Amino acid sequence: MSERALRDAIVRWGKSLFERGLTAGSSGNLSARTEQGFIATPTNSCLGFLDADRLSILDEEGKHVGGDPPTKELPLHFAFYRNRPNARAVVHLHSTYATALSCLADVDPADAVPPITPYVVMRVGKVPVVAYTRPGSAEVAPLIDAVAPDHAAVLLQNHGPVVSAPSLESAVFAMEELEETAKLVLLTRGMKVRLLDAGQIADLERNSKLR
Ligand SMILES: O=C(CO)COP(=O)(O)O
Ligand SMILES: [Zn+2]
Repeated sequence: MSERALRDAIVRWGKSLFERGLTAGSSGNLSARTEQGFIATPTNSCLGFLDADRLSILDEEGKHVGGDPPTKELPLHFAFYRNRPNARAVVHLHSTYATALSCLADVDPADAVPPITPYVVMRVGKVPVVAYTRPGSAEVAPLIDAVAPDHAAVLLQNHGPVVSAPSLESAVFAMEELEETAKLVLLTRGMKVRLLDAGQIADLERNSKLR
């Protein structure tokens, strides 16, 4: 995808996510890999009103080389790119249900999203909870380094979800799946829920073409 097309895609997806209430105010940020480096949403920008010509441009080393000052969550985004060679986009939101899950004291920090439907297994996989750090703090980087080689998505404790994927579109789709699953998990909390069993999960993982 050309840099121009990627800029336009970031604006379109940002608007779509914001208008559907998936992140509020100036919360959340998007980034994507380009041939020369990265494009990211500017800090304190509203995802619903991005300007394609003012998006932040970073070189391969993450140095700000154009556009408005970048999201303060670059250490978070770059930790995914560093650990996942196939990652070409990172999406971070404060979506309500995934964030609610990130606040619960009794979720399994190694596996916060139970496999209740096939699509969360296919698109998202196991989601660990990463210990709380201040938004924008570089202290998140070693925590992501510890989990990102094996996980494309995480919940930042008491903060919100982060998803990486091989394209911006697939990162957004995975984020939407994560949010919808978190909603189902919370809707069915306290009920007797039938999870997918190990055989069903292995079958989904084997049939990676479904992804
Ligand atoms: O979600 C956010 C912080 O975690 C938003 O930060 P930015 O406005 O710097 O992108
Ligand atoms: Zn945030």
